[in-house]
Amino acid sequence: MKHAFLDNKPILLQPETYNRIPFWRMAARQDQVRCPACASPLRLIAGISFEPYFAHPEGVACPATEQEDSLPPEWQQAQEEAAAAVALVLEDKPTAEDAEETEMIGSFRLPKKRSIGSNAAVPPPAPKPPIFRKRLTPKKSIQHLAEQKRNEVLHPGQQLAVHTTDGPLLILAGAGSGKTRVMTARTAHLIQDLGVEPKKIMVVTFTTKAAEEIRQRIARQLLPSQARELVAGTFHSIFYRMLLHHQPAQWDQQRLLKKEWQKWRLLRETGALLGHDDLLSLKENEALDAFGVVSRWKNEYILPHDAAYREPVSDTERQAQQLYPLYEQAKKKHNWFDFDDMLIGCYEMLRDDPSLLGRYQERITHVMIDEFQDINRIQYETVKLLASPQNNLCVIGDDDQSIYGFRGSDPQYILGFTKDFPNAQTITLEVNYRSHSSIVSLGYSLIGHNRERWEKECRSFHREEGDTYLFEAEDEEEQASRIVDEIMHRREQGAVLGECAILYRTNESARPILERLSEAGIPFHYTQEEDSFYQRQTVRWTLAYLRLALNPDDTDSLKEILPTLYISHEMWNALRSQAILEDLPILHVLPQMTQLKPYQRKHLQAVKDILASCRECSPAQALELIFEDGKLREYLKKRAKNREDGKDRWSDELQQILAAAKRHVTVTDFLQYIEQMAVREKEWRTQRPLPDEAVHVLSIHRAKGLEYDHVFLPDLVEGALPHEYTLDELRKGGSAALEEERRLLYVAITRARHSLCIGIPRERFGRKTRVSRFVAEMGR
Ligand SMILES: Nc1ncnc2c1ncn2[C@@H]1O[C@H](COP(=O)(O)OP(=O)(O)OP(=O)(O)O)[C@@H](O)[C@H]1O
Repeated sequence: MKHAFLDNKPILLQPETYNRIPFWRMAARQDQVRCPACASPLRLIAGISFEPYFAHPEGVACPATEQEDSLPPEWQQAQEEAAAAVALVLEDKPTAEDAEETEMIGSFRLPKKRSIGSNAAVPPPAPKPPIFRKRLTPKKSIQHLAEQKRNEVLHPGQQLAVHTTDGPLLILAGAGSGKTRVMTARTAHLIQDLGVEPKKIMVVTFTTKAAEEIRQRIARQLLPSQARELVAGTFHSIFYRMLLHHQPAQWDQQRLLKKEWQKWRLLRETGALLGHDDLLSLKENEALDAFGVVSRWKNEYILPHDAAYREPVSDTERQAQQLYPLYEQAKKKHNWFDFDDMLIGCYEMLRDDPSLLGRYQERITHVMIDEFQDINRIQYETVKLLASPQNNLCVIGDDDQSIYGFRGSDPQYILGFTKDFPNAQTITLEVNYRSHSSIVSLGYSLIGHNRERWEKECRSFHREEGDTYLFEAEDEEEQASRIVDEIMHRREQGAVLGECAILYRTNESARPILERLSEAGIPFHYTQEEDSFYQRQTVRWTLAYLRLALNPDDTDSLKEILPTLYISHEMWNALRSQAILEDLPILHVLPQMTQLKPYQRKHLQAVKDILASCRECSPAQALELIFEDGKLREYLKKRAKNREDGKDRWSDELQQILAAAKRHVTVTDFLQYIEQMAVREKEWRTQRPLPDEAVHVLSIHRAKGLEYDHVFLPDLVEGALPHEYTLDELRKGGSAALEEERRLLYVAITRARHSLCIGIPRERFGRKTRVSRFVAEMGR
């Protein structure tokens, strides 16, 4: 239904009022939106592809619901009243006086119509209302395949790739063109038709999962024993098996440094940094960034003495130059190794032992490498050793999907393969079998803007257009609600949850989405890549302030915020004793402490008063008071300057928590909500077995090689995609990172089979956004 009552006034859903949806949604959550016929609370369902509507909660039978087409007279009247009210409100622009109006909250004066407040009913003076939804039409349309073939038949290009088995072969394949299918069919052809023993075939895949998939397909087509004998896996797994076989003592898994922080700890604990004052004063984050550079160099086979002669392009590189030799020595001395050492170790083992290399070259007669665009130098050099002299080396890749530049991979290897192997044959696979045609067109319209690429003639196997939507939301919270409503709507229409994926560029985008999925009771798969949002220090402090506002006796919360009040542990003990003696809440004893300096006393008195006023505020207003008047923002700013990573994360975190708070009316509600979320988050992190039928929430990097019927891409705004650091590089004149971001979006788009929804929040982290430049590049 399109109409409802809010505070006994009729409201109507029609395009002119769509910009009220966030507010009406919030009112609906608080049961303020009611059915004009039966007066029961209504939910607001506002997704992407369909017109929004109000619905009765499950189990509520209202006879009027089914009669929308032939409205009873009282409904007719309600509808007319609603339309009139809408027209009135639309003309009713806020006056300058209204904008100035303020209200007293405790002893604090706040603007009455501050957008953070509960008074959000006043239409924001936004210059242009958000686009509720529009179809995104690709800039360039690609051709369909003239004649549709049956699903199981290999396309002529694919057939050729399967049957070309001698000598070097480059298969340049666009997204969704059947690379996995070709690799499986080619392996089966080698074994079944050409009689090659499975153990002589090496298939390198990008993930263990992909290797397993190929093994399973081979097991289905041939025999399970043959599948087991295949040398299949990722570079790391294959090379590590070789190292363990020949040098077991050196490569004991117990000695593997898995995480970057372990590397830093090794250096500090072994005293390797002694005498290097510069490095000793490094902050942990700086050290971890420097290790990132070291890892990239190792993947490019740049050893410490070579690295020392490089002209550093940044402070991080300079720190990496200093750190690298010390790290290598410490590792060697204490018998540790890292993932990059596995690659270098295997390469050097083969290079330095011609007889061992000869045995491998005899044993492995055919090498196949998937995702060749993401290969790095050390992997490539090792593969060249193994494949020679026969060079039955088949590499498959798509230069447009190279997204691991930060790990040392370089699309130049795929672009330069035919130079390294002048007798190589090249086959291009240009038909996309995965996605409906408009999705393929959007992808190609976008990627065509990259300069460093192999031009391809792409076509689509499917004639169907597919659904491609762009939608604008007020902020990231509203964006998440729209996506989740859309998923629920599609499930009602028969979509399978496991075929829906939400792909994000950075972890920050996941939080509101996971919360909305949890609230809606929709199962999901999420691989946690970072610590929980609500466990981060900034967020914990903020929540502790709110808890303390509700309960001045909450000593745990007070203890938590002590550093932000510049109170030492000794002072804390004195405080506690005084509070016990005077039988007062500790918070009230705070400003009376004799040890305090006058300015400290003044500040603590202010904090105490602010917290008292917070009880009367909405959570968003309370947070504003704590951040500004309570000086939490000032403290965090100073702290970041003095000791933290220097990145602006704390500020984004404050904005995120503010965005989450806006959805609640009272501080109590908000804190209860967060408690619930913390419990649910624990459940979703530990849930085993994972539900079969669940929405996938994952980063674009992780989605590589996967496919889903319905793909949602939130946060297509400048700073998110393309990422902020890319824009920094662009400002300095480099465009390589921007090209990689474009490839990343291309990968994301081409995961979708039938539908693609792109979200643009008008505000993110409390700041106005700009639509990603990529949107205009791909469509209109
Ligand atoms: N000849 C074909 N006929 C019909 N469908 C095909 C054909 N070849 C591949 N497909 C289907 O197209 C989809 C994409 O195939 P596949 O995953 O092998 O592509 P890919 O090239 O590895 O994709 P990407 O690089 O984008 O991850 C799969 O669903 C696959 O079953």
